[in-house]
Amino acid sequence: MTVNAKTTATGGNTWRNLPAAQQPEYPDAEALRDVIADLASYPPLVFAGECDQLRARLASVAKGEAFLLQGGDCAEAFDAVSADHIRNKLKTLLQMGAVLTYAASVPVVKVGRIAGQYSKPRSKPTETRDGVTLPTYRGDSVNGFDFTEEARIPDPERLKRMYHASASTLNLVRAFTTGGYADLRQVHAWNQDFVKSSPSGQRYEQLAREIDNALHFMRACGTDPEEFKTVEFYASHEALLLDYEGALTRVDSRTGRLYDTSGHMVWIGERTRQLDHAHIEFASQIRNPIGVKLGPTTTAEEALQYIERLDPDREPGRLTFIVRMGADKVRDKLPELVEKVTASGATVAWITDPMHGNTYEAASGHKTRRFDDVLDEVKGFFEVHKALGTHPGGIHVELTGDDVTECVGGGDEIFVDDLHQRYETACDPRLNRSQSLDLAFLVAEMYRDQ
Ligand SMILES: O=C[C@H](O)[C@H](O)COP(=O)(O)O
Ligand SMILES: C=C(OP(=O)(O)O)C(=O)O
Repeated sequence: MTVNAKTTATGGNTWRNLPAAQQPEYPDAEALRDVIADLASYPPLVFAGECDQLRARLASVAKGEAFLLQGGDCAEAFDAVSADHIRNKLKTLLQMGAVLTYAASVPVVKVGRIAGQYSKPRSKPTETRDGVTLPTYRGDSVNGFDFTEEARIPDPERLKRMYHASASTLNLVRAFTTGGYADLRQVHAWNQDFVKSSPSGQRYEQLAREIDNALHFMRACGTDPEEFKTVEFYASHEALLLDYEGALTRVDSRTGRLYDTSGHMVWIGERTRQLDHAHIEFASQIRNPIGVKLGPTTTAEEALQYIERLDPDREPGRLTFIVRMGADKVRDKLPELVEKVTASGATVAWITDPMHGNTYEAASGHKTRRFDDVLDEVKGFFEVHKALGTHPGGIHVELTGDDVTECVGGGDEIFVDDLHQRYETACDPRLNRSQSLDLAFLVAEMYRDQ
């Protein structure tokens, strides 16, 4: 892997002269240039070979031989880079993964929205409170969450903090997933706790018992594979800030190809997926597995163009469509996209993001989501694929391992009046630990029905 700023520049710069939506307006261009130069000299956060490995895993998802679980914070925050937060999030994802693996009877590819999810596209450039209007908060990588003029000024130094926060997070994630914490028996024991100790968990007693029996059976047969002791886990985030992503893009010395070494997988969001803009061009230049969010206005022709631009070699695993239509639209809008893409001969992975199309503002002013809408969108997604004979490849969820009160509903029900209790997200509402496990068990049941 070459970490030379000059080498990074060659071949991968075609996006630089194109319009890019949602970029911060830094007051000091020189300060930004200095930061980018520093970042370009920093070591890569991930290795190209790991990105290739994830692409191979996602190829299995695209072919219907694996399921993708992608989840984590809406917006990571610098002050949440702590062992507790990271461990709780990881623990939740591992628990979800164990349930889904058993029910789906296929490998579950585990990818966090983690170690880089610090930047947020926003609907409005400004926010007004009590007659005061300030630039909107765009994630810790851009400006501060506090509602003060000073905090809201975009500061390029934050890009370096993002790099360091991502590096520490990734370091701990690697330690947790390979150092014994992720042992399947341990993860299953946590699930048993959830089933025993929470009212919502009790509904899944049967499934948990089956998993337990399967583990006992394997142990009785003398099977204790190494694979049970560690977990393959990948990091992903939205490739939003092109200055940062460009600075972390490096030439892979093995192949001479460009990789964005800020994360294993990056995705292009709903607000930046314009075909003639910089984000899609940037994504077309790198070899990482790429996700593209598809909202309800996406046309089949656009979907085909994404394939043309991002997956010209029709390589399974290269492109994942992350569908976020909304529970009320997915059944109407998705079939045409899946039909036309399938008819084109491309093998993409289809996964559902049941969060972003289902946000609304509660009377208290909190942005929230109903657990039932989230579940209904997943159901709609599965129904569409079942009707078309295609593979519902996975789920992409905003979640946390903490007991927050941001989304309403779930087995351990959160009511609208509870929202204020632990509303901790810096941007969009996340499923809490219990709601996330609930969702995993319900998706597992859906998958079995499928
Ligand atoms: O996470 C997604 C977007 O950043 C978020 O939904 C935008 O939220 P906003 O409409 O409050 O700007
Ligand atoms: C901004 C996001 O989603 P979308 O682009 O789908 O709105 C996100 O996933 O953080």
